[in-house]
Amino acid sequence: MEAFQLLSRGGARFHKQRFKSDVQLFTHAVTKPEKSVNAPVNQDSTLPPELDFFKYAQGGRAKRKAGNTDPSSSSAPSRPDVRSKRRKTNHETEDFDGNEDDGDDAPEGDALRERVRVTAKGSNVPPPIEVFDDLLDRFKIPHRLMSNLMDNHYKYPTGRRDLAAISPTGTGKTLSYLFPIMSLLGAPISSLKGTEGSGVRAILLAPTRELAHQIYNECLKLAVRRKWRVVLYSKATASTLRDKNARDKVDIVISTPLRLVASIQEGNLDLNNVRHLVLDEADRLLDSEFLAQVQEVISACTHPEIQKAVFSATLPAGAEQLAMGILRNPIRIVVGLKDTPLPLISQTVTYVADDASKLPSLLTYFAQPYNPPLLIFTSTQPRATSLAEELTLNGIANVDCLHAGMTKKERDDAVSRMRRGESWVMVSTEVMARGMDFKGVREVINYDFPTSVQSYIHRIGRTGRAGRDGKAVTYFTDEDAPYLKSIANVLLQSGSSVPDWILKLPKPSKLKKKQMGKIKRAETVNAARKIGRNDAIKKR
Ligand SMILES: Nc1ncnc2c1ncn2[C@@H]1O[C@H](COP(=O)(O)OP(=O)(O)OP(=O)(O)O)[C@@H](O)[C@H]1O
Repeated sequence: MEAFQLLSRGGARFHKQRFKSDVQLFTHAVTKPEKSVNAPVNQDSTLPPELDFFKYAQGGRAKRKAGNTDPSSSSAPSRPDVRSKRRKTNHETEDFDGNEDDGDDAPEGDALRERVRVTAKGSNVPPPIEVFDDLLDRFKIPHRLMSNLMDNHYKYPTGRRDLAAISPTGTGKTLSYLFPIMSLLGAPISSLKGTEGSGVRAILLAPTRELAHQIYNECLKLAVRRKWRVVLYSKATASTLRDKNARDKVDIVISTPLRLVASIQEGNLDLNNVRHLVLDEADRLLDSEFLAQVQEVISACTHPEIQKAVFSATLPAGAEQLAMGILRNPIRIVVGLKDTPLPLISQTVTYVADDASKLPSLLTYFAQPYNPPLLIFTSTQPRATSLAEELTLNGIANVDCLHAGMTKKERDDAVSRMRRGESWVMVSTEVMARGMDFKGVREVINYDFPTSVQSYIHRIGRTGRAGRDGKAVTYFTDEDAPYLKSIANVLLQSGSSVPDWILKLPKPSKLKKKQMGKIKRAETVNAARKIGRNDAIKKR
């Protein structure tokens, strides 16, 4: 999973004379490793085919420089290549002779980035790495953290600069910030005896509770074997952390913005020791609904060495401008093409005339063999509930529903059922569109047309994750037709075919695009249904 590796390398090129002491540190790290890691370090440098996200994109539309048209050049590196890279790395570190590094690595780094379709911008962008061995050579990664990574079968790796990372859905952005943060924190605060100040050292922000919970679970996987104190911020944990003694033992807080802001305003949480701040799903967190809260969190993080990073699969120009205002001298990394889904997801659009015709179309679909689990997106909470009821009443098995109007317990239960594989069909709203990682989702159906191009990209990105294939179907009615062209462009960019007549449609104006999410739809998906709701609920 080279994308992770490319997001991983922090720090700038060294001026070896000026930073002699640092150079010695690195030399030491190479010649005398801290401790050997229990778990096997990745010996097999070949990228597994299922994690080669762009394997289907070899003939795609990504811009490629002349002279690199051989499709095989986008395949995984062969072992001899990696060996020579490793030798070079060792040679470089052995060669700390006081000469200024003239950037020998740059052409090789450029070639690697080009091969895996990553673009990086910013001053002194460090060269990418290919294998975990390189990571061990360059940084003192705590051996327990490395073992935890291996235990979770993360074979391929994912430093310190502000970062804007844009990488398609399902490519492992979570690990690409968790791992470096935990590595840089080094050890739980409880074992650092005051050397790292007191108070929370990392804040990870996500737009939904479900996503915050998922990030928390990922973080716990890396936290085993050490007494890391990772807190999923909630009413209950906020109350516990009113006590400063309890607060000072916390390493990492994962939260939605509002919950955190409430505690900051009450004076029950100080963030002046925060060294790492991540905005996951940054464009969502920087939109008008969250912006003021996020800004309040950022201004509470007053540590001079704070490292900030924004991550998302989409970063429209407005959000990117806001992000760049927040970040200091950032590196900007784009994996693949910005705002473009992975070619692993095969996308189609289906004409359904009007709203009333959608349900019969969906039931026809369910009359054929289908591949559960699948996710269906509707535009509103009542429509999600109503569609789940209709499907149940029509005999579809294991239908579930999740939206923000449900209680916390109901939502948690629905996510758990989905994770356990008990839900075959999950009907949901935008709340599930971003970040949620249910590995096995084979298909996404946009029952209601997405509210924006970004919403489309995130919704369909619930399938085709971690290198798996996926399928996305989008229903459109006459009312949705003016917005079809925007979605068609995304299909085209990511290699799905689009009928000619759609391509000939006029481009919607900016004003029209804004209206995309505002189409009024009936509260229920079957106006004829007056009875039977309770039966449906009972059946579920
Ligand atoms: N190095 C790795 N090797 C194998 N699997 C990985 C690796 N890193 C992450 N994954 C898996 O890939 C899946 C997707 O990861 P993640 O949820 O972080 O994607 P994402 O890029 O944040 O997607 P989204 O944009 O939808 O939030 C997860 O199931 C995760 O466990």
